[in-house]
Amino acid sequence: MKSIPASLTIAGTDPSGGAGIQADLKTFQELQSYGMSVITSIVAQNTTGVQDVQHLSESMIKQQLESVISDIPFQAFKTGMLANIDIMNAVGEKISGLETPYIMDPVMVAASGDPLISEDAQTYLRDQLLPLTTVITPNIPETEVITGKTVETSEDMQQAAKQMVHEYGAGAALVKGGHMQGKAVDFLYDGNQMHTFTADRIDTTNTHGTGCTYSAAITAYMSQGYPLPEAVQKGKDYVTAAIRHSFSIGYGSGPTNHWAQREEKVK
Ligand SMILES: Nc1ncnc2c1ncn2[C@@H]1O[C@H](COP(=O)(O)OP(=O)(O)OP(=O)(O)O)[C@@H](O)[C@H]1O
Ligand SMILES: Cc1ncc(COP(=O)(O)O)c(N)n1
Repeated sequence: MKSIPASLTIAGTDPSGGAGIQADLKTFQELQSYGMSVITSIVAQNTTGVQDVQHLSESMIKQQLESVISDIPFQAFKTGMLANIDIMNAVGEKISGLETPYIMDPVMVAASGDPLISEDAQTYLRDQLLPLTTVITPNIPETEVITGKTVETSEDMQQAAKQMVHEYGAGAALVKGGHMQGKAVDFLYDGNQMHTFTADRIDTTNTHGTGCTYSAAITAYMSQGYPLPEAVQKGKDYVTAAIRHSFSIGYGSGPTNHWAQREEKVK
């Protein structure tokens, strides 16, 4: 019988299709990893911002996880928006025994600037969930919240990545430079080595969902057995192509193009 690597995302929704669960599933599909999703929050949002949010109950989140885990094996999983301590606790309870790679996108604020998680949950995420991760993928503002330090330079980014591994127990930390100036440079610290991933900065405001798309691509590649640094390099190539071929959809910060690699044939 034919088998296929599978990926699971545990995250919030984006009905406008550029971020959250929708971006994750598009990415899994495009990268040929069978995609599954557990919804934590339903978010009324679009390219201009967040209009409303409704969180699912802990029991419903746990039941969704149980439905997937009891039936279909997956080789990697990611979390995105985990809005509060109760949701984090429910998810943590179900994933803590899993041995598959765990990619955490510590979603805190939408690209529009709207907050997506409560303040007390930020500390809980760092203390309770970070130690479970294979890799955490914060952007600059998220890195500052987690480490409690200002991040202004490449050196700050690398120090923060080390701090997340050595002080807070993350398996590895990928600090993303989308919010810096100049080239789009990300640093991955895996506990031994610092890896650098660099791409030219693309002049566009179509960055809605770049963080979701990048972490989903890393998840899909890890589900196929790529070691972390290779999965990150391939994920970086995927998200860069997706930004380069992005669309002007909506009145705000547009989404990326999840099938861009077909146009660039970078696969
Ligand atoms: N304009 C750009 N040109 C090229 N690469 C970019 C650009 N903006 C972001 N990136 C890259 O996209 C990836 C996502 O990084 P970013 O820091 O934007 O994440 P994020 O903040 O979580 O996403 P978002 O901006 O959607 O919230 C990183 O690899 C980053 O370097
Ligand atoms: C449900 C959900 N999860 C995550 C993000 C962050 O996405 P981005 O920061 O890339 O806009 C988002 N807007 N919505």
